[in-house]
Amino acid sequence: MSEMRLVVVGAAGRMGRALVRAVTEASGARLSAAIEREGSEFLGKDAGELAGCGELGVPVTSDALTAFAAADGVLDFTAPKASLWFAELAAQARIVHVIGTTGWAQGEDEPLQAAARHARIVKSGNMSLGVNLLAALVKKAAKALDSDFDIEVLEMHHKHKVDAPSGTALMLGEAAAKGRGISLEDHAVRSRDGITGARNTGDIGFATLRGGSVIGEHSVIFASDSERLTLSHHAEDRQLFAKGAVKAALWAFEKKPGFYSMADVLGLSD
Ligand SMILES: NC(=O)C1=CN([C@@H]2O[C@H](COP(=O)(O)OP(=O)(O)OC[C@H]3O[C@@H](n4cnc5c(N)ncnc54)[C@H](OP(=O)(O)O)[C@@H]3O)[C@@H](O)[C@H]2O)C=CC1
Ligand SMILES: O=C(O)C1=N[C@H](C(=O)O)C[C@H](O)C1
Repeated sequence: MSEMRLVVVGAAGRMGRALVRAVTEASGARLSAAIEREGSEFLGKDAGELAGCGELGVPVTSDALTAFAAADGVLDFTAPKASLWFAELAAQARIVHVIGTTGWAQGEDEPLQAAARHARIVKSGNMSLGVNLLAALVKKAAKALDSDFDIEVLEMHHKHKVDAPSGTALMLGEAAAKGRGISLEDHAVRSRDGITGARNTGDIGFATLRGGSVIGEHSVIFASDSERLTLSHHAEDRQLFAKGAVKAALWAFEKKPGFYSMADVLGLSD
């Protein structure tokens, strides 16, 4: 099979630059285009120079339509509205769309299901092996430990992050809810402030910290009156997520149109 031609959208962002590096380092893939929005100060700049991996001869453009028509896949870590638009274009072009974007409002990502009739979509709040394994362990622990164990999810990220709780925290909360056989939507407590009243049995609480350059820290705490179990993941390098995204794209290249998760890519789905 020929090399997979990949477009990076949001190519000048923190993850966009990491993705450009990951594509250039991967075997079986090459960077075919780099996209930023109309009016971006980065248009015309070389994507490799921006990413710190030397000139690649791929200038940043805003013409996603043309880029997708000449590609096999797109790597997208941008913002929800942008990802919905890119999913429509990926469906038209019948290519792979790897979505790492987080910060989705309830139901906002539903149109992706329609796009997945034509595109091969892989979407995950976290593209690392460690976090996806952690989610499987959290589900198991939530099932094994009864409602005497209160579940709290704690996360910390860098000061530039715009969404909370993180996509990963919500994914871990979802895994815990599945383990308990309850709906996260009905039991999530996403923040606390003031006279909140005592904790309800069965709540799944979230706490968010922001500061400095922290790449991504997540802990799920199971707390009873007599013991406490904590399952944690610490991301040491943003490149981890970018490599996972390229792996997902190469995996989906062989698949039929559909909606997939990183757990599918990693063989962790039940
Ligand atoms: N799933 C995972 O494993 C991971 C997910 N993420 C998620 O990825 C997303 C991006 O994070 P990060 O890189 O730190 O954020 P950045 O703000 O650094 O990058 C986002 C980039 O997307 C661009 N962008 C936004 N809208 C458009 C558009 N319509 N067309 C083209 N480009 C657009 C932004 O441009 P502009 O500045 O002009 O808006 C920016 O360059 C977040 O949702 C984050 O949570 C991050 C790490 C891992
Ligand atoms: O914005 C980030 O940086 C990250 N976002 C993802 C999330 O919201 O969980 C994944 C990772 O933790 C880094």
